[in-house]
Amino acid sequence: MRPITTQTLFSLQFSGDPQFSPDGQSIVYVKTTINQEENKYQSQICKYDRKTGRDIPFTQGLAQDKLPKFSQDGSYLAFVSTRSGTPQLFVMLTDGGEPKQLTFFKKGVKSYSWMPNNQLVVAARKDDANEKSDVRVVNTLRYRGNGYGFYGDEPIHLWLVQVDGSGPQQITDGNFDETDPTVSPDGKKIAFVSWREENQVEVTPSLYTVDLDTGLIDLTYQGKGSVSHPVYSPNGKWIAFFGHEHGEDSGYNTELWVVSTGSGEARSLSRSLDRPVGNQVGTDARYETAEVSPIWDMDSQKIYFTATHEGDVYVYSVTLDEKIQKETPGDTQVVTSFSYHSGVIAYAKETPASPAELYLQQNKEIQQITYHNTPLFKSLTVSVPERTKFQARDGLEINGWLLKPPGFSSDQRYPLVLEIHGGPHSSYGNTFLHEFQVLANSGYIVLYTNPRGSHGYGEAFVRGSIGDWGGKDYEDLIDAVDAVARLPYVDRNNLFVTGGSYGGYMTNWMVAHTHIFKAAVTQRSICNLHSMIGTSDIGFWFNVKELDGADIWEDEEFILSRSPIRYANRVQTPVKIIHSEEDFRCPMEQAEQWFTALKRLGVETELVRFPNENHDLSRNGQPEHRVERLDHIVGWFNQYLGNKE
Ligand SMILES: CSCC[C@H](NC=O)C(=O)N[C@@H](CC(C)C)C(=O)N[C@@H](Cc1ccccc1)C(=O)O
Repeated sequence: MRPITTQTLFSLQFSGDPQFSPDGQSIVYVKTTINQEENKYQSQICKYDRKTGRDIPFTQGLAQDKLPKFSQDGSYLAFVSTRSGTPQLFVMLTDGGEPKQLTFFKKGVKSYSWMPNNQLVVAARKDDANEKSDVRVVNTLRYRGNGYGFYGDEPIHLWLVQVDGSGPQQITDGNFDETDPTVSPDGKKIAFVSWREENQVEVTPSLYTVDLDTGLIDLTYQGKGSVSHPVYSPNGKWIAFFGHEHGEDSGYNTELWVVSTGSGEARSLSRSLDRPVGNQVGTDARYETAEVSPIWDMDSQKIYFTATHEGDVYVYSVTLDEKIQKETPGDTQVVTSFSYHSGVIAYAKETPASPAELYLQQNKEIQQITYHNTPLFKSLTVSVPERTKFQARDGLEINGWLLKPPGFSSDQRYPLVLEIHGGPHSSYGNTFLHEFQVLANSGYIVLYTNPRGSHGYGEAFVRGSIGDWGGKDYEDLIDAVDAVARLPYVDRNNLFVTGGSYGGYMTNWMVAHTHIFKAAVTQRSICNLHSMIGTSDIGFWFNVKELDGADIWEDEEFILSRSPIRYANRVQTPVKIIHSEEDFRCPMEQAEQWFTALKRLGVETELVRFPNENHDLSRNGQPEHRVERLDHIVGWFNQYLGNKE
């Protein structure tokens, strides 16, 4: 058996986005691997035949092939591929053969949907007419996004494309993005998500429908918060979508909604679940190629969706009269994507011991159908986490996990690393975490928890950090460390801490408020909530919402009082700062401020700058950079391990 190391990353494989063929007999899915020599990811579409059990590669997989979708008559398979440079729409016969490129948008295709008559509707940004100079003239508040870069002058619109390659024909226009197209069963209407207003300070999109005969656009559902992933019911009477009614705010449960295409009446079907739809569980061992939309049963009475519950993600179903059922049994699972066909669910599932593999569920029987990681994992010392619960000082129950080194013995004492997740509205859970396995395999116990502010424990819990960053969220984490440090096998003189993004904010806050940690690594972090309002792509709305409305003109003092930079002169813990130079979410200036302050104050610190990387370095950065990042984390902790009191 071999330990899991930073280099293990190169051998991980990620499967997802299963799609049934219209006859239900085969399933196509996307498999992503890492090409170490070329330092890049490669995604390939594979096909699993349910009769023979054969699993074969269906596209080359030299670039990134993703979003496979069968035409409604099953004769074509469309997918998006970067094989010509940018993500463009391709189509091929389902019997095989050469794929044909259908779109040539400079900035590529965002999403698409089949129409009944073998046409497709595509959401794509028009080629920028004003790209004459490399000088950028900015007129809008939302002009850049982390991981995307600068949006340019042209918004995203909808286009019709034919399988024979003719088109594209533009069907919506105006100075706003229009995305997520869904086609009515008769092919006459397309519903889509858009924010058709000038105000860009708070964007609360709505659902619109364009009539393809007249070109007229109707407002179908006036959004009051978030609206996304609309899908027509097979009988055309409803559109299901994900949304909430709380403005632009990630600190609420997004729910499954339906709107009647006749009356316009809209209601949430999943409110009683009190859980957010979709997968809110983070990991560094996932390669996301698709977003999961609601899926209708053929009778138009039931909808399938995923939701996050206390660190697990299950498939659920809900009827139009709001009867909710958990469909995938057991616990310790994170369903990342799924497809449904006549009583059968195909789903991609992560567990604490493996990245995602595909499963089929029929009549309550579950069959694993891919084993891409199995040979590798049989030869590795994988540690399986134990679920734990803590009581915070005010009595609130906090969930967590302990990942112990392979070969753990309760007679020994182990150093402990506290890992803090970002968001704050995301979650840790029952998934495979490469960084944590590397630490456990290096001899550390890893403690990870879901303090208040985390998703998956109800809306009251997720709102527990609003207006209180560095308050009770900090106490929850300290209370968890306190409880674990009392265990006889934990070496309380060797406690370490790390986290990314909001987890990096909290790492900075911790070293400024306690001296219990031997060393810290702060990643993609925030130290100044005041300057971030103007420098992050989302700071102008996100920070204001998270601090419960506090803004720079009236509440400067409060904002700075919740910013670690104010307390930098209390820091004694050695801090390594890891940051990506193209991080538009938590901008590089945040790391620079923190580094400069700590250096001036004589604190042991080091700044590691990753060029050509954004906020998502740990999840989808260049593979070699990801390995280097992990080496820096383990190396920093090892350097301070044991030697100083
Ligand atoms: C675009 S709306 C959601 C913003 C999101 N917050 C979720 O609660 C977010 O980006 N938060 C940052 C911190 C903030 C900018 C100060 C963050 O902590 N991100 C985390 C978690 C995350 C991961 C993937 C997608 C969204 C959030 C991180 O980057 O690890």
